[in-house]
Amino acid sequence: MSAPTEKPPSSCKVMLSKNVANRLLAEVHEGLKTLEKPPHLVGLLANNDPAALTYAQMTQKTCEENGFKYSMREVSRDDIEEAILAANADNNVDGIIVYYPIFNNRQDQYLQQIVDVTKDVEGLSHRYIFNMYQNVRFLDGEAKRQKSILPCTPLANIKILEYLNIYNTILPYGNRLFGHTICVVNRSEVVGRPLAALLANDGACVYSVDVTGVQKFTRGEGLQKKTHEIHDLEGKTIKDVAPLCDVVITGVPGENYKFDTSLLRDGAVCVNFSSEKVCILSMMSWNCSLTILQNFPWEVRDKASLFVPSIGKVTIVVLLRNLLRLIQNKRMDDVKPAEATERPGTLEAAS
Ligand SMILES: NC(=O)C1=CN([C@@H]2O[C@H](COP(=O)(O)OP(=O)(O)OC[C@H]3O[C@@H](n4cnc5c(N)ncnc54)[C@H](O)[C@@H]3O)[C@@H](O)[C@H]2O)C=CC1
Ligand SMILES: Nc1nc(=O)c2c([nH]1)NC[C@@H]1CN(c3ccc(C(=O)N[C@@H](CCC(=O)O)C(=O)O)cc3)C=[N+]21
Repeated sequence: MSAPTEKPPSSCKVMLSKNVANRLLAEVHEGLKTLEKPPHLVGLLANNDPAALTYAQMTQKTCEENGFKYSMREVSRDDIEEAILAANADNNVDGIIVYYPIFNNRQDQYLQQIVDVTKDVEGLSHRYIFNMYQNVRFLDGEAKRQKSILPCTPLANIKILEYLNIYNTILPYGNRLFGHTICVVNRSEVVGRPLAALLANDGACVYSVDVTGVQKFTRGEGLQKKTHEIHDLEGKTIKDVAPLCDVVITGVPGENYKFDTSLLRDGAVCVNFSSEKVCILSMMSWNCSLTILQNFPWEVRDKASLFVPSIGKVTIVVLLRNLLRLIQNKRMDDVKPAEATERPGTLEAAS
């Protein structure tokens, strides 16, 4: 009589984002020590999106637990423009986050551009977006003291890959993903496209997949280009590119999408940033239990080496880190004129 065949234990390590969040928080606490007063973040909520409210409440909680001041201002769509201008002008406000979508059309882009660039914690201002796509990392040129601001969710994905040692620290800064092939399933303007660009700028070969098709983002053979180039891969689908990738990152909204794990390379690293809360009714009691679903089915554990099921906690800490960076950048701007007057001649040279 043969013993019942038992499935061998999974070799996949599931990594929860709180580990990465805690490491980044330690860095944030160091930065806080150098400030005289708690940084003040204002969250402007002008939609009825439950996801935005949850995100705002989670941000508020993280702020309050970590020595930041957070004010949620709920306004109507008609008043959002004035609310942004008021926060821009208020010296007691260090950072502003506006929750989108509000109008879900070009008016949202207009609103993104009127947030004061020195208070833009999400990096949505034209100058920051330009720097990101052009692979310009600093605001002050060769001085390299003032880092440009990167969008929070794309940067959170990068911080996860750094934590997982996908970034090779033996290589120089800026080339540390050289040799990796990464699939990003989502090409929205707020997350997927900036993420593909950032990963390619760091040296990866990136396949960006969305409902319309596949694009390849790279700095060319041997990383010869300074910034990434994009090529449309006509006729290709996720089935052609996913098996080539050692990292797969997904962010498809909705509860119905599931990544086909038969496409995964054995031992790939999988990260999901889509977050969908679903109410599941229990047939017996009609009680509602909340379940958080994501893009990978349970079987991902049979093939992946590492799996990160959600990244929300990291996104919020990255937001706080961006806020500190804005304050540091402003401080350096404020001391510049004084330094210049101490050394006669530099003022003319600089202007
Ligand atoms: N955890 C976090 O920090 C954050 C999470 N999110 C979550 O990420 C998800 C995506 O958000 P957005 O990018 O703003 O959404 P979006 O709706 O703007 O973009 C969705 C993207 O997925 C692509 N897509 C949809 N179905 C697909 C399919 N079957 N195959 C391949 N691609 C497909 C679309 O073409 C599009 O590029 C949402 O679930 C959102 O809640 C968003 C922001 C922050
Ligand atoms: N200007 C702007 N920037 C945003 O980044 C933005 C926005 N507007 N509008 C709303 C969406 C939604 N969003 C989420 C972020 C984190 C989680 C999140 O933390 N989710 C948890 C799971 C859910 C939970 O535990 O409650 C996780 O990933 O661990 C969810 C949703 C950001 N958004």
